[in-house]
Amino acid sequence: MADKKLIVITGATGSGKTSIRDYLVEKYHAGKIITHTTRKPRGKEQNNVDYYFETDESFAKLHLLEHVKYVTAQYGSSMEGINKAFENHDVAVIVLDTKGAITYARKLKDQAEIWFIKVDDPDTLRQRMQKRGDESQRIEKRLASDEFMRDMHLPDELKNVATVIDNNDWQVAQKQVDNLMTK
Ligand SMILES: Nc1ncnc2c1ncn2[C@@H]1O[C@H](COP(=O)(O)OP(=O)(O)OP(=O)(O)O)[C@@H](O)[C@H]1O
Ligand SMILES: Nc1nc2c(ncn2[C@@H]2O[C@H](COP(=O)(O)O)[C@@H](O)[C@H]2O)c(=O)[nH]1
Repeated sequence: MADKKLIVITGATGSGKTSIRDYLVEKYHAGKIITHTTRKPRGKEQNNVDYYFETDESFAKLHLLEHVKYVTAQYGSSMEGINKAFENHDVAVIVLDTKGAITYARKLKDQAEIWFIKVDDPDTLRQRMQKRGDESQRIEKRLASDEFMRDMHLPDELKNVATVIDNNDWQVAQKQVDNLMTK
């Protein structure tokens, strides 16, 4: 992995982590790291494309680099997933909650470049999740969760490590991403 770059995208639910990940994949041909979850697919999400969708039983058998409980479901990522993305790419990208990002910063040190996606207003996030088609009960449960409160702010452990990307406005965020990718 020495000559490779791993970008870890973190931040609150609805902040645009997946959108920025997809932009990196489309424009910069980054390798997408697929993670595992026990939650049900949302909208048009597909198994093996958006996530590896697991049962509690299959999740328990995985060999994971890190795993978390986020509100009602489990999520986890593996070294195999990272290596698979690096097979054909020099840059790979993973989307994690802030707890996972802290684990990556600790375990992978300078090998992981952490980007924290910032959106200031919870109501903006609510509207984005509504537009995405999330069920309203699920949105409210997420917005009331400890995980949501935690992920709204850059954690102390990442303060000297992460690059903050302002995604209150897509054009502004896109420009910052372009600058980071061409520096
Ligand atoms: N700057 C933006 N302005 C308006 N809408 C945006 C912006 N960025 C992303 N979106 C939209 O907001 C919704 C949530 O974005 P996205 O799914 O990328 O967030 P996320 O951080 O990955 O969320 P989650 O953690 O819940 O999976 C999507 O419908 C996306 O198209
Ligand atoms: N620590 C980890 N966090 C992960 C992983 N895969 C996704 N996530 C994060 O979970 C929440 C909820 O995701 P959603 O798709 O249900 O909206 C979000 O913050 C993701 O970034 C993982 O493997 N490890």
